[in-house]
Amino acid sequence: MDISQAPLAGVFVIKPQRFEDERGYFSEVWNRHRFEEAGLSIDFVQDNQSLSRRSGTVRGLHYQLRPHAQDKLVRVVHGRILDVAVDLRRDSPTFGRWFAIELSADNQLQLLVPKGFAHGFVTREPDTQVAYKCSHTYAPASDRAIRYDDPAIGIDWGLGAGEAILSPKDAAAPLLADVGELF
Ligand SMILES: Cc1cn([C@H]2C[C@H](O)[C@@H](COP(=O)(O)OP(=O)(O)O[C@H]3O[C@H](C)C(=O)[C@H](O)[C@H]3O)O2)c(=O)[nH]c1=O
Repeated sequence: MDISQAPLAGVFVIKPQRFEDERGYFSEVWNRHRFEEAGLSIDFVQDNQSLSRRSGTVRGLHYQLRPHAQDKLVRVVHGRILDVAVDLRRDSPTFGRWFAIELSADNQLQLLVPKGFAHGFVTREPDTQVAYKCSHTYAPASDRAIRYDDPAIGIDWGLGAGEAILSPKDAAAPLLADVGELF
């Protein structure tokens, strides 16, 4: 399992080892000891999985307020996404900066999105299933969203105007400048 720092401090890209044979493959998709060897001691307490039937589905940008903030370890079980992390730590030198990477069932890559970051993705294939571990359980009263297409953040989702398939919550999300509670 290879764990490497992304350009945004605190964000990591993980590539598990895949053992192929005539039956198919075996892969450890998470290993606490390997994470601890890389200096990442995270106590994951909840596993999530979502299915997005159409390509161009955007889920995000989401985060939970402290003390319910979540580290997330994201991977794609089927299909392909552009996965995005946005630094929401007001005291961070990279506040408002984003990092995006394509995760797919084929490339096996994973993204570690730490507390203090918003997370979102856009699907690049139909029937894309995303699985991710969270270091805090769901806290609906602390669940927050920011507009995925906020020009002040400027994420390149690879979508034309109006192409994104959004939940009503995400369609109504505020701009970063209008959000009071961050980290
Ligand atoms: C997140 C969550 C949701 N739910 C319920 C609440 C709603 O009734 C339903 C759908 O929730 P939502 O529309 O917020 O799901 P997504 O739009 O996929 O949200 C996720 O998308 C982005 C990519 C994230 O990083 C977050 O983990 C999460 O916010 O599941 C739960 O019961 N537990 C949970 O942990």
